[in-house]
Amino acid sequence: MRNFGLSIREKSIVCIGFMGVGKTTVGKLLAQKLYRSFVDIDEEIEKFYTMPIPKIFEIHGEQAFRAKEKELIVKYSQRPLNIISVGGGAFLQKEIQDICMANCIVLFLDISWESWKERIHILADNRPLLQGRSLEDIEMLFLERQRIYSLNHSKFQVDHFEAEEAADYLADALKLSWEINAPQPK
Ligand SMILES: Nc1ncnc2c1ncn2[C@@H]1O[C@H](COP(=O)(O)OP(=O)(O)OP(=O)(O)O)[C@@H](O)[C@H]1O
Ligand SMILES: O=C(O)C1=C[C@@H](O)[C@@H](O)[C@H](O)C1
Ligand SMILES: [Mg+2]
Repeated sequence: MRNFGLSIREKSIVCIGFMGVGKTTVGKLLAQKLYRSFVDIDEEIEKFYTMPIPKIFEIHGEQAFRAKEKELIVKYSQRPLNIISVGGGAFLQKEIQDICMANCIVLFLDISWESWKERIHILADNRPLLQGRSLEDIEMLFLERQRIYSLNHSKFQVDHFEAEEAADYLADALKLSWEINAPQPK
């Protein structure tokens, strides 16, 4: 599907950022506030394989997971008016970066390591890349990943916001930018 000619307010918004930053939680709320459909790529992959992500990694391997992740993002990123939360590792693939940057508004949800550490106990069970790693290793991964997320159209620091507050702020900021960029009547 080609989407040449989509205006900025029609483009889908892609939420990127480290696992656990809140892409799913905030993305879902943002979709409600903007009356858009919400797509969570991790959830779509789980539906396809009919099993949770750690099992997919265990049975099919990370490569198969990444291939399905790319296929789904290529499909959804070309559709208008969605809020799409992608997995924390999606931007490791250049093709995904390119297609999202070209077709969507890429929104980087950022968090400091200090704040992220507070969430680790609620994350580890369903994130295979956190399992069996020391806190130092995870911090290294966190810092490495900052580089891939630096490719974005807009960044929001979530540290001091509850999910609902973050979604409110983002919805207002997006609406304002759409108004500013709207074509003026002649
Ligand atoms: N702003 C926030 N403040 C506090 N807790 C939050 C916030 N946003 C999300 N959370 C909590 O952090 C956990 C992880 O959030 P979520 O699943 O949305 O992250 P994610 O970025 O989608 O992770 P992944 O990349 O692994 O899919 C959830 O338990 C969620 O309730
Ligand atoms: O950061 C990552 O590489 C991942 C993040 C999650 O969203 C899932 O996509 C999966 O656990 C891999
Ligand atoms: Mg998620």
